[in-house]
Amino acid sequence: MNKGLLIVLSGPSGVGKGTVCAALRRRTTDLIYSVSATTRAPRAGEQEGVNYFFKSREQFQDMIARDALLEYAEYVGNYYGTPREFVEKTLAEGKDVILEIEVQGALKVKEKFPEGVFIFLLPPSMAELKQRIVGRGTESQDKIDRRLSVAVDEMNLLSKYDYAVVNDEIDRACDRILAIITAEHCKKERFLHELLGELKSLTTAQNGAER
Ligand SMILES: Nc1nc2c(ncn2[C@@H]2O[C@H](COP(=O)(O)OP(=O)(O)O)[C@@H](O)[C@H]2O)c(=O)[nH]1
Ligand SMILES: Nc1ncnc2c1ncn2[C@@H]1O[C@H](COP(=O)(O)OP(=O)(O)O)[C@@H](O)[C@H]1O
Repeated sequence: MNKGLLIVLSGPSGVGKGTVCAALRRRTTDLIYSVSATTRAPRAGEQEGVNYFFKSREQFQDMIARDALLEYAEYVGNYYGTPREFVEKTLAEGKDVILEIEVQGALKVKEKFPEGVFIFLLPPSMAELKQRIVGRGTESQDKIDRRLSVAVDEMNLLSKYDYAVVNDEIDRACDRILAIITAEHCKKERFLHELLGELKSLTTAQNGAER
């Protein structure tokens, strides 16, 4: 069975990764969302195992020690990481997996899975990015400032990604991401087809030489 595609959706805090991911999950059941572990406190309405697996720092460090995380990063004072087993098992079942993670973690995933599809979500403008972080109302002024200053560094990593998608409107951003995934599937299938064709001509040439 062919392995599924690993899709990594990344970009600065407040750009709309969580919102776009939730909309993608409503639009298709073909994309399996990887639930991350974090030491951050749950926000109102967030559920254990749905939004995150909420961990203490000790529990998180134990996951690191057991190599239970595909990648992890410290972001604005908290740990965030991707549980390894779920991702590997789901990809092996031929299903596509989407990770919604910040940029340091995404670059670590790229080292391990260079064949992954790396998508950077961009805001329509930096003023709109600030507006979204402030408007979400989940952070104190100090955290908003830290997230915005991290966002500037994060934007500089755009060139390391395969694709950039502007999140102007949620539905349009989803359309763009789904189009990328469809195109990547076509590429992968065509590539396999070419490999099989090459193998066939090699075996024919070899058989001819042995005769
Ligand atoms: N490296 C890494 N980053 C993650 C993971 N899960 C979530 N993040 C990122 O951590 C950052 C902070 O997440 P969160 O506190 O939920 O805030 P929000 O996504 O900005 O609403 C965001 O950029 C997330 O995409 C993960 O497993 N690994
Ligand atoms: N396309 C969009 N247009 C307007 N507001 C958006 C859009 N996408 C997300 N938002 C809003 O921006 C804020 C940050 O989105 P969120 O998904 O939490 O970002 P991230 O996960 O990247 O930190 C939320 O209040 C969300 O409702």
